[in-house]
Amino acid sequence: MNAETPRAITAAGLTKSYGRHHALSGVDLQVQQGEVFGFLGPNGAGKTTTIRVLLDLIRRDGGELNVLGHDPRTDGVRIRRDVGYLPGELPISSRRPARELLTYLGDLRGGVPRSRVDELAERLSLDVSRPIRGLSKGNKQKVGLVQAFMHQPRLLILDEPTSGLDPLLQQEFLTMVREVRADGRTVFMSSHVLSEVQDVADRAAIIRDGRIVATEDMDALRERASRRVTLRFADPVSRERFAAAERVRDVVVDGDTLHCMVDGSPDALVKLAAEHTVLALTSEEPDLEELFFTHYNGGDAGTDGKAGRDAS
Ligand SMILES: Nc1ncnc2c1ncn2[C@@H]1O[C@H](COP(=O)(O)OP(=O)(O)OP(=O)(O)O)[C@@H](O)[C@H]1O
Repeated sequence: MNAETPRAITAAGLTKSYGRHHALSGVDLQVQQGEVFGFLGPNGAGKTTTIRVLLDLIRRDGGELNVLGHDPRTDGVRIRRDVGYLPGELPISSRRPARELLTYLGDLRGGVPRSRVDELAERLSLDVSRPIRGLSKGNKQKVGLVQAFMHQPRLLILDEPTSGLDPLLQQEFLTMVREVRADGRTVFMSSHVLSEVQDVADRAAIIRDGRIVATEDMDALRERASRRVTLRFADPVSRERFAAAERVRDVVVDGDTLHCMVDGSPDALVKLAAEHTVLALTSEEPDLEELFFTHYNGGDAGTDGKAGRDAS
């Protein structure tokens, strides 16, 4: 993602107060077109407020904002036409079937083929003939997702999209997100936890107390992350030689099997291992959460130099 890539969202110094309470105290965000951007933070950090400001569903007090080339304050209607928005909670409780709501919303957006609604509903295992009022939280979430995706918007803004979805459907949802990105469209999605977005996001930001405290490129994070590696050799190997290899630590040799941790690139380990006959290799996927949240707790600077700001 380079500086030339057009931006889907640019926010600088966004502020918003509810009475005396400062919900946003200067939010800065740059989301490139065609990327999946994770927006992370604990309860009350300001995620929903930011999202609602992006869509001018609530009006910002200050700061500069551009969404898809327009200022939401003056061109909110136009922006909302090009956006698929999943609210934290679907504010609809009707006795009418979900299909009617979806058809209605589709018509407002210029018409969405029934087949498109059916395809999304089937992928998410949603029965659109059931009344919205009786739906469980998870099924309401599915209705919210179908209406956000169905008109193939240029930008998807999703507030806690995976909440209430079981693990299989979470995977299906992530596949839908990847399809949007493959199409060159943009996804901005909030979550409480990195693990929900780490496999799909290109970048992620953390908001805390109404400020962005870190923005990270997920590939760069993956490159720095530690992972557990196990190698099985045809013959016993020297623990000392492996322990001396760059980025390799916690080496344990048990006969012909070696276990270790690798911090970042496994290049030195692989080159050393290649001096032997390798029978098997396993490498666990790193959990990025801990690494990511070192910023949260006042660790070193992130890729945009803002990490750690306001951290305690
Ligand atoms: N309508 C409101 N009136 C007063 N205070 C509000 C209102 N909406 C949000 N707040 C407060 O503003 C802060 C930010 O809330 P917001 O809902 O944006 O956080 P969030 O990160 O989305 O949290 P959650 O994950 O719990 O939804 C919180 O302290 C919250 O209590």
